[in-house]
Amino acid sequence: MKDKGMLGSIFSYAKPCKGKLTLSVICALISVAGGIIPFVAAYRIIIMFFDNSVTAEDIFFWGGICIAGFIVKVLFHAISTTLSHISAYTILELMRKRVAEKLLKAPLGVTQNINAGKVKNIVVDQIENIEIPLAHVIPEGSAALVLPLAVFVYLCMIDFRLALASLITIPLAMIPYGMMLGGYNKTYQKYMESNEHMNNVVVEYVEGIEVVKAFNQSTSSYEKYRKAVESFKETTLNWYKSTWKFTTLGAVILPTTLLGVLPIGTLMYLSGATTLPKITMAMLLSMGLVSSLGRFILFFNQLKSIQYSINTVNKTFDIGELPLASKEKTISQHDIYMEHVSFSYTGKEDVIHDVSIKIPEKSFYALVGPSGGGKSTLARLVARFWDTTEGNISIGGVNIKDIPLTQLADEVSFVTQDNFLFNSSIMENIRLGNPKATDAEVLEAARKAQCDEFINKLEHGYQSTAGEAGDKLSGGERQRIAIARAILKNAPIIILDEATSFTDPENEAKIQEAIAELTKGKTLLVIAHRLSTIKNADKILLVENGKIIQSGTHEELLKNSNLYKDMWQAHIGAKKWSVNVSEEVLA
Ligand SMILES: Nc1ncnc2c1ncn2[C@@H]1O[C@H](COP(=O)(O)OP(=O)(O)OP(=O)(O)O)[C@@H](O)[C@H]1O
Repeated sequence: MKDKGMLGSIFSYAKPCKGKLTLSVICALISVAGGIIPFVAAYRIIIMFFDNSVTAEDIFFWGGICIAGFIVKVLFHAISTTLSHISAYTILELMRKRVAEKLLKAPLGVTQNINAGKVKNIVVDQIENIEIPLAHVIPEGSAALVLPLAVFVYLCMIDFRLALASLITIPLAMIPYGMMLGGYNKTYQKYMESNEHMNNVVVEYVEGIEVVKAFNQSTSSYEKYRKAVESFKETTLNWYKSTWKFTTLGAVILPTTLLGVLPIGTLMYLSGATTLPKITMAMLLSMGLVSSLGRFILFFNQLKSIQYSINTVNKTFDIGELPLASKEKTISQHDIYMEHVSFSYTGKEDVIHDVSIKIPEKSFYALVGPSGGGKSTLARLVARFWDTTEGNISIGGVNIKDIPLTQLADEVSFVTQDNFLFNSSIMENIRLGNPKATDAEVLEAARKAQCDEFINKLEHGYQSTAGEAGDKLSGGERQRIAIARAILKNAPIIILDEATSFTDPENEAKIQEAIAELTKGKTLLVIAHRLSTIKNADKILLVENGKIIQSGTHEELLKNSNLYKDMWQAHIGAKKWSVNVSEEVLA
């Protein structure tokens, strides 16, 4: 996605708040007008003092005008900032919702590859960072631009020559400011990238602290952390060093309006071309003029940070969407048919080559083969984690691209070894399988998935949060919770990415029982790592280098495939070894 300009990026999200933002700017301008009224009143009083015609009534009258102007200024400023804050939070909400929508519509495979630390940094921190500038820049920035203009016009009305004299130092001050802004975009980009890198390294360090400690890597990973922090300091400091001379010079020159007003005003007064009240007012107003100009330069910086954040959000989540069907399809049976399927992750090299398989409804098929052969990829294509590069996949004769994602999710349960548990109660974690399920149905699913016993041992039973229970649950127990979820979901097609690690005999037996319950009467596709679990499959597909090189029952493959025979022998050997070790430990 192409980067948008400063205002374009802001307005791309500001559309729903257009009315409120416009009103906020109008109120800010009324507030500016209110802020000028005390100056007008002061001018009147000064004139009367110089004329020696001032009375108590005049003082009260113009004093009242001063107070009225002040009230208008404060009141409209409050309305303006309230409206701008409402708009800012609405825009933030919109940006966060768009990210969530994007993640939902993107291919699941792509979202799984997105760095969680980076997403958190953008969705929470970067978007939050733009609240303050967004809430203040639009109303106050426009006021900071209009106020000097209004002051200048009023000064012209008093005496245009003095008004022009008050501008003398402004072009001089703009020279250093202009030099400061040279290369601003690049430097700002570098600063934000360095900031982002530091954020990512901090998140990575905290998330990976277990591994860092376990592998005694603290020094080397601290090195990365230290470098990121130091690099951020260097970038910030270098930026400061390259600009401080210009900002200081600009800030020194800008307020020196008196250098123009005072000598020119004095000469004009001596030659009778102006009056003392006018010079006094010109001196007062010219100082007000530069202070708001200075504020406008500050706002420029904040506008840039908004632009950067919005463009980062847009770019990070420019991850492509799956073309989505919206109309539900009638799926009357659940054969899975892969027709000449090829797939590439990168768009260059295919990892799946022209695979055609038919998995009849309610049959049990297994994918086995060497690591990296393409088993998981094939299974995930059925759940539409990605779209195939070539060929089609259909369920019950309907191309999965024509099935809305929500309907496809109801048709296919994908159970992996690392199903995520949310930090809510175990009951709610299982209920995710079917949000409408009653407590009794959840308990029934948990019982079928062999979870009941260990859940009841937790301090708060089914009400224990996954966070509390997380440390107490073994990998096998977590997988059984995932199976309970899938039992509750009751999808007609089950894809099971079988666990490799939970091999203690007791756990394995329980997982097998849970799987047997889950898969009763379903179309089942298992990615098998332990061949004993798929011995009874209707058909075993041997996958190597992205192709199905052989297929058959366990017995057929033992007879016809050397690769399968070797894998089986290795598996039996490993199993014996594991049993022997267990027996030794028990003895
Ligand atoms: N997200 C991804 N992006 C890019 N390449 C990937 C991705 N996932 C897998 N691959 C590559 O695709 C090929 C097939 O991987 P896949 O995970 O499907 O194999 P597998 O047979 O399931 O392996 P394993 O038994 O080790 O899980 C491998 O070369 C792998 O490196």
